[in-house]
Amino acid sequence: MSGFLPNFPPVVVNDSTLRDGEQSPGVAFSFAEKMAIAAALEAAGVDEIEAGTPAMGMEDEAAIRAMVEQARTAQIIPWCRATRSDVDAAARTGVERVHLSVPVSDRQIRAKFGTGRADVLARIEEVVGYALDRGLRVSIGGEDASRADLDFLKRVVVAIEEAGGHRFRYADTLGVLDPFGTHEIFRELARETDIELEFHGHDDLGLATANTLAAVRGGATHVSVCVLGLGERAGNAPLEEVVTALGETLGRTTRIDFLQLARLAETVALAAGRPIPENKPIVGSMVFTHESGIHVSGLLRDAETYEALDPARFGRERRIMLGRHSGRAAITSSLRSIGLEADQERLGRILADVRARALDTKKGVELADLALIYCRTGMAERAL
Ligand SMILES: CC(=O)SCCNC(=O)CCNC(=O)[C@H](O)C(C)(C)COP(=O)(O)OP(=O)(O)OC[C@H]1O[C@@H](n2cnc3c(N)ncnc32)[C@H](O)[C@@H]1OP(=O)(O)O
Ligand SMILES: O=C(O)CCC(=O)C(=O)O
Repeated sequence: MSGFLPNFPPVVVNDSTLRDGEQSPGVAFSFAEKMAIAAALEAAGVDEIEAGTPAMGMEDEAAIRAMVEQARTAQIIPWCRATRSDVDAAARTGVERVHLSVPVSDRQIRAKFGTGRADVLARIEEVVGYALDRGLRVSIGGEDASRADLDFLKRVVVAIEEAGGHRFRYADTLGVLDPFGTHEIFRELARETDIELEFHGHDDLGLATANTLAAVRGGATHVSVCVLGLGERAGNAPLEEVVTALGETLGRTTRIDFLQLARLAETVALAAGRPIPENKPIVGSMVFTHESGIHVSGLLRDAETYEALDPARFGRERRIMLGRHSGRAAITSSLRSIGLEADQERLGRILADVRARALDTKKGVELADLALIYCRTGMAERAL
């Protein structure tokens, strides 16, 4: 599915950290945290901030209103059910745009509304009209679209367009799609309509990022993401992965400032009470750190031997960690970084000690420890 798509406009990033992200079990943002996250999202160049659910009450309305006042470049968009009362709550916040969600799979339509497909089409016409009359631009989300009948979805996008809505968000609510299917679905939907198409992917099968890329390759113009992949259950497609992979695999741009991603991730992790996993792509503390001897030996000659992403692009630095998989090149380079040299025979003993220490502590060996090991091997040499 990969292949560059040159000369396309930037993909529009809609971040849902403050809505689906906060729906992660146990996550709750205070007013101040919401404002800090919104500011960090805007500083990172996020185009659209899905700011919350006004129907949750006055506090949520107040936070969304404050974000509308704070925002300079990002669009603040509240998430609503397809009801007049939710549209009214959204309108009270002073937003210019609103996102209205309707279930589109037969299972969800039946369970939530006790009705069928015709009712969904009628609701779209009615509620889009109601929101337009209040001066709002309207996007429609198809909840559980990935378990809906594709022919019915085509009727949904036509109904949105005819009602005056400007976007359809396809939600893989349960995270059941694969990239091949996603690509085909978006090609079909894009043939059907001229309105904007957005993809909202969940990560239950670990495919949310891949599916988001496939949707863009198939014709999606907008991506719905959450910082660090926060979101219901296994979460959503992570913003930092999606925006980086869009460029790396499809040659597509966004307006995201990569240098801001680390700060954004830290702000969200702190507020969510969920530490950033060390190996989290792009923002994890260890993702630009190398230990294995063969890798380090290659990297020291040419960084691109084992580095697909230049850490400097993200304001990060490459790090060589000494450990159980180190080789002589890594030891030599680390010794030199602290002004020390060793001949081959001594290097062999230092390497053995480094490996033993890593196994003992189950950690990388720091330069201070390397200096001690160096001294010890020197004393052993003199004693011989
Ligand atoms: C896949 C997703 O992420 S969907 C978004 C999920 N987000 C949330 O749930 C936000 C947090 N939720 C809340 O605070 C509350 O659920 C509220 C304020 C939205 C509603 O609370 P309550 O009025 O107590 O309703 P409750 O939560 O029990 O049930 C949800 C109601 O919304 C209805 N509903 C669900 N989706 C939709 C929709 N897209 N359009 C219209 N109605 C809907 C349900 O059928 C149910 O209706 P009922 O009360 O007539 O049975
Ligand atoms: O309809 C939408 O906006 C999507 C809602 C959602 O979060 C989901 O279905 O996973």
